[in-house]
Amino acid sequence: MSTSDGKVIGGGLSPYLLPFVFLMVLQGSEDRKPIWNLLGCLVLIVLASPSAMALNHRPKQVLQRLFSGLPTFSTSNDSVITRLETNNDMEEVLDGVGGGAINEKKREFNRLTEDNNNETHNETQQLESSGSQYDPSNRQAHLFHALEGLTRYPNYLQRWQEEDIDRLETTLEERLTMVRQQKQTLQRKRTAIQSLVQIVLAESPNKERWQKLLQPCQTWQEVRERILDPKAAEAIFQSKMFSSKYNKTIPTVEAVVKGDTRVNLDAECLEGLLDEEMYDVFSFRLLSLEFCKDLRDFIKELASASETKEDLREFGRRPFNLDLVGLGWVNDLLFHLVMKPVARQLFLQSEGLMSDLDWRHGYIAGYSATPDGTGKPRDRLVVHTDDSECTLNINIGDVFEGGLLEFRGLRGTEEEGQLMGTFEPQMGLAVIHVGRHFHDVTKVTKGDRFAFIIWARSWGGIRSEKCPCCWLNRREGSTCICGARWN
Ligand SMILES: O=C(O)CCC(=O)C(=O)O
Ligand SMILES: [Fe+2]
Repeated sequence: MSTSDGKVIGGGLSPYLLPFVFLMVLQGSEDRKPIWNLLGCLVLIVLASPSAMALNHRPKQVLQRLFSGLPTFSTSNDSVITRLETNNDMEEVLDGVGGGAINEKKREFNRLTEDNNNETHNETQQLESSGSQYDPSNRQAHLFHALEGLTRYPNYLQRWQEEDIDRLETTLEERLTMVRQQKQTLQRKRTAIQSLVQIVLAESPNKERWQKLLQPCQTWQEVRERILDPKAAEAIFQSKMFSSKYNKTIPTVEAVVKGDTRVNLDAECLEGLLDEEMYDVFSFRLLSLEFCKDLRDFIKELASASETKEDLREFGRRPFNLDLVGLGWVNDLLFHLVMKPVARQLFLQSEGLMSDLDWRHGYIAGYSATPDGTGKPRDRLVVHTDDSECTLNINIGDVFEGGLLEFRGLRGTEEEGQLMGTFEPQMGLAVIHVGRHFHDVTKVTKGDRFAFIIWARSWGGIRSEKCPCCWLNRREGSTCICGARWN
């Protein structure tokens, strides 16, 4: 038995009772003098006191240690009763456990309140005063929890403490401010970049070349001649979908670029095109050398033009978002015509994409042995996974040494982090890999290196099923709430 503050009552009283029981027995024997009886009692009281004190004031840890030597028993009433019946000697001790071991939370609380040690006392105060540790601003899981709850239950917040609702509200407001600020900055940049492109188009000695580059292809003939490597063109246009022998209504370029028509490429045709470089990394010839050079030179010119504009200097030092410079149509063409059908063949099952890729982000990343800030801001890229389900990486030159692509296993697998192979980029050659395949670019030791990258996601598929907190490369330890696999 125990009081609400954890003092053991049953265990403490019985040692005091013992002398009186003894006294009563002695009273019963008539050949003793009452004075001796009394003296005997006093001696027994003195002897029994220390053990009574010890039981009464013994900290609960000691009791706990005592019990740790006993066979464990579950909290079900049956097993407690069995123990009480089979071990009468332990009755008082078991009584002591009743309030603690069976209710672990209470035991912990009692231990803290009993202890006069300052440190523990502070801890107790903290425990009592801090209350809920709901922290949506720092814990993504807490924020997602609320977002999920709000859409699931009509009166979800009814069960919440007021201060937790305030924390949630503040965090959502902070995030909304971030969205608005980034949207505003992006809009400002977009307008500035558009005017930069106009200036380059008006003043550059290469203006006709750039005007042509920005003009979307109208026909498949143009796509074949302007954009594609002959090997890629062969695989695409020999597929039944693009062959008039099998298909009477070949889709227009516009319909494909807009995503109005789903492209299917024949497995036999892709087999002739694709090489498996290493586990889950495939290479294939994709872009014509001419198109690679156009893309690269255009970006280089924009980068150096941006250096003269204060608000655009940062633009020239980061990967170039092709949507912002008027080349979104190239992203769309490669995404719908190549990336989706190839990814469907290669990764649909292994990655559980379930449905097609439906989102893309295309950019040019520049590197140099002598980084200069104009489109070539670095000489290497650290090990990372991409913000994508699937990545298409096409080297677009220049002449360089070093700058190898290393692959280091898929996030969430046993091979994670292990070097699986090295790929040597070549102009016009593409690699396609899943976004969660760890990779890096080794140091460029000579010349400049440019890569045209498209990241693609499946919002309609896997991303509608899985937690998004794992987008982060630098997530805290391995604390993601949905496991290590998702990037
Ligand atoms: O430059 C490359 O080849 C790789 C770039 C890359 O991995 C990235 O931008 O995520
Ligand atoms: Fe990457």
